[in-house]
Amino acid sequence: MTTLTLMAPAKLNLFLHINAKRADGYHELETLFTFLEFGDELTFRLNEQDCINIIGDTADIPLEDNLIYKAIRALQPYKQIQKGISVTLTKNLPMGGGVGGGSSDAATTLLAINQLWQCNLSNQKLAQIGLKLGADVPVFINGKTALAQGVGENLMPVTLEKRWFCVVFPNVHVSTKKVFTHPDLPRDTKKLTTDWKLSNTRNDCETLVKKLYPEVEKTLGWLLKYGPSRMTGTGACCFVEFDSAAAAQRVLSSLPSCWQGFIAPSSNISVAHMQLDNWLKM
Ligand SMILES: C[C@@](CO)(OP(=O)(O)O)[C@H](O)COP(=O)(O)OP(=O)(O)OC[C@H]1O[C@@H](n2ccc(N)nc2=O)[C@H](O)[C@@H]1O
Ligand SMILES: Nc1ncnc2c1ncn2[C@@H]1O[C@H](COP(=O)(O)OP(=O)(O)O)[C@@H](O)[C@H]1O
Repeated sequence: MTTLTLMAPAKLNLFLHINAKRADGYHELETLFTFLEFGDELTFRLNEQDCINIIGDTADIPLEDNLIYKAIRALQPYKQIQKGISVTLTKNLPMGGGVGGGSSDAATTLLAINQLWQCNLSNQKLAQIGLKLGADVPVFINGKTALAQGVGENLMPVTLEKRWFCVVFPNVHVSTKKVFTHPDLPRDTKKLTTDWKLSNTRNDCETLVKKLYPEVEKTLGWLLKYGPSRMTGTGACCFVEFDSAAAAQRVLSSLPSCWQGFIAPSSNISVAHMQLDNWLKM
């Protein structure tokens, strides 16, 4: 088989605690990742020219900077066949929005190319390769709702009830680096004990990001009318959760036109993994 289409799903950080700053500048985190059944779509085709190209919604990201390209290049040493890869990208996730679109694109690419180039690498090895592309790549390779520790590489699977989320993108791009290097970021939240509850948690980046980006504060304030709202990752996307699609849709329907949003159910297993399993059975 020479063609494979997979989703690169969004993630949400249902909470994000910052425990410490490491000597290398990175931060020790505790965060609960879940996946949404909504994301970018990538189609991978083997080509005879043995070249790499990406078409579609690549915005203005130079080819060499695209995480999809970096992921393909990272698997070149392991390829077992002399064929190139053509990728078509449909981008549905806001870039730099805290829903992990870039990392998810990279992870989906590693999973797909591993099959198409017959690299035969384990997911553990793909996660190791992926971590060099971004801190969130391993959780997408692992593909299970998880409590993450470290910089996101220590993953403990967690099963959560299916919920519907309304995710709003306030149309501001938050720089992850700017947040993590800011002197006002709290960095000393105590590590969780085993009996953690969602209600005892928060996003440690939220207060700072609200101050730096007032549009995020406005979005969270607006969402609060509908339920407890929170920011994902280092922002800028914010979310509110419901039991039903109809309740999430009601929020989306009244969204001010200056913001974009989407609704989606959560999923304990990444859609990319379910699609890959089906493809392998074909
Ligand atoms: C904190 C999270 C939570 O999901 O935020 P979002 O990016 O999703 O918003 C991620 O782990 C982010 O992952 P990612 O966006 O891949 O970050 P990277 O490219 O690896 O790092 C960007 C920069 O953020 C800082 N950084 C990132 C992760 C971390 N645990 N500690 C850090 O200090 C570093 O300064 C680094 O140079
Ligand atoms: N295929 C890609 N999709 C999205 N962003 C990409 C991609 N390749 C490189 N990037 C870069 O990675 C940065 C972070 O992307 P993203 O994962 O969407 O952010 P976040 O982790 O905040 O959700 C973007 O600002 C963009 O410059």
